[in-house]
Amino acid sequence: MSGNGQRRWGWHRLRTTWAERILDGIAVGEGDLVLDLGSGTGALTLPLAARGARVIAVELHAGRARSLRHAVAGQDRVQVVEGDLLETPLPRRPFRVVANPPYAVAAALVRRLTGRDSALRRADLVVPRWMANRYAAAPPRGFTAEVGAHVPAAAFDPPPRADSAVLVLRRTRAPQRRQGQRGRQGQRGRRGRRAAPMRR
Ligand SMILES: C[S@@+](CC[C@H](N)C(=O)[O-])C[C@H]1O[C@@H](n2cnc3c(N)ncnc32)[C@H](O)[C@@H]1O
Repeated sequence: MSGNGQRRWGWHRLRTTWAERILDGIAVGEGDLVLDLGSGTGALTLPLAARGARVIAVELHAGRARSLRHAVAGQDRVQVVEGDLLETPLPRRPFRVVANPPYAVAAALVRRLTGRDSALRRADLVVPRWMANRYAAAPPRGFTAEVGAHVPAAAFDPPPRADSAVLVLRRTRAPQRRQGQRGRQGQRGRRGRRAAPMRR
């Protein structure tokens, strides 16, 4: 489990219209392998699947994972994993991420996704606007970073204090060969700079 044990389960769900609007802007293709990390009850997972993506949804909250599993019952292109997005093994083959993750672990998530062992091709992450600006000014090594769609506080229920934006990360060079990924991944993702505390 990530964090210090004092987990707070409050959340800011994306409103359906905003989830659709974000997806309209990022061209997810039929058959793309897409991870929705911190999927909640599926604000992004469900429209991603409806657009033909193969989705792996990762959610730590047991009730939300159960609810999403129920919502996608019978859809074989969606897999729901109840687990920690900083520890669940990443796919070995190239993948995309489309997610509205918890802001408290967004920086750690970016480090993990752009780390040596990751086969991430592209990520579209809803993050605080200031954070998207910061990555755009200094992209992670091997990636470009740009600020995509503006996502106002009103796009969420309940609305957070500050506006958000879609951070778009695109790989600029081929991923490194991955060996023995499973055992080491959680540790690797946690090394490096300490995440600045972030709250919505
Ligand atoms: C901001 S909410 C977004 C939910 C959904 N994606 C949406 O847009 O409505 C973040 C979600 O991440 C989940 N979460 C928090 N910490 C997590 C972790 N370490 N691993 C996986 N999910 C986590 C929360 O339970 C919550 O459902």
